[in-house]
Amino acid sequence: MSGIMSGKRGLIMGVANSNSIAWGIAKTLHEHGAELAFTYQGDALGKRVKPLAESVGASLILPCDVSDFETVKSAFDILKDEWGTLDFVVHAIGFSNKNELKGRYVDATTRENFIQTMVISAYSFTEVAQCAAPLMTNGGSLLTLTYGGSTRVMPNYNVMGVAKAALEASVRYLANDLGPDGIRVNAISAGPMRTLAGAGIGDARAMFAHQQRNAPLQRTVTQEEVGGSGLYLLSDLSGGVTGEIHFVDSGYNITSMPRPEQLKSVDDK
Ligand SMILES: NC(=O)c1ccc[n+]([C@@H]2O[C@H](COP(=O)([O-])OP(=O)(O)OC[C@H]3O[C@@H](n4cnc5c(N)ncnc54)[C@H](O)[C@@H]3O)[C@@H](O)[C@H]2O)c1
Repeated sequence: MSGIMSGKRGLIMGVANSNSIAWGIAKTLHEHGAELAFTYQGDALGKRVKPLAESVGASLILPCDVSDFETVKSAFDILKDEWGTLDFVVHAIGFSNKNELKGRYVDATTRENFIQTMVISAYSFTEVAQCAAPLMTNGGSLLTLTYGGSTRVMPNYNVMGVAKAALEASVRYLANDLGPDGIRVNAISAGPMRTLAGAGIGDARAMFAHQQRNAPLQRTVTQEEVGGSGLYLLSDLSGGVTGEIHFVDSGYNITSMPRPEQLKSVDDK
């Protein structure tokens, strides 16, 4: 393809299987010449991640559970020893107890899961930035994944919406702190996609169908489309862009009410 990522090395965090958003971005980066390393969460997922990573020529495939900072640190220590420098990181990591991703936020949310969700889904990006920035001696690009439930209420998204709001605020603070070092920090806000994490949200099918009926493009987005936007934000094409929340959601975020034909079908009932 373009070779626009030739000579660039980056870490992909958050592949669970071939449906993962991180995998869509990784494939696109590989096609455009990037050299990739991967992390995986635990041995069970490692068995799925290793063959995928090897298929795009990766040799550094490292365990990392962001709920334990030592494992984050040791993954970056290995990258430092093996590569010395780093050009980009994709952070596509989120977790919450799925029992709390249904029903009313006010009832469902426990202190324990609120903290765990925040640490894994929001704070981990800050720790990743702390570890990655010293390796980005020629500048770099950090990318995370968020969802529109951060700023607008989505039924059942609950504490994940609160964590995504914190993640998006982190993007802005990190962008401002790391900008003087030539390190850019952005997020892709993806529309609903059929992944392991996506399936954990209550009524995920209804969210999917609502997007298909009411987004301007009248469909959900593909892994390739998120991959293309990832390529843009991680490459020099977006050299002047930082602190941005970039929607890849078929335009759903600009709408304020369902299409009239959808309302009509409700009226008819
Ligand atoms: N699927 C969607 O509809 C959608 C939409 C917008 C944003 N996102 C976000 O995209 C990101 C990737 O999710 P996905 O949809 O590709 O699902 P996925 O299940 O394929 O990926 C989620 C990843 O998070 C990792 N993870 C969870 N806890 C971890 C921990 N403690 N340490 C290390 N890794 C951990 C999992 O191993 C997995 O690889 C998430 O941040 C998610 O919130 C998803």
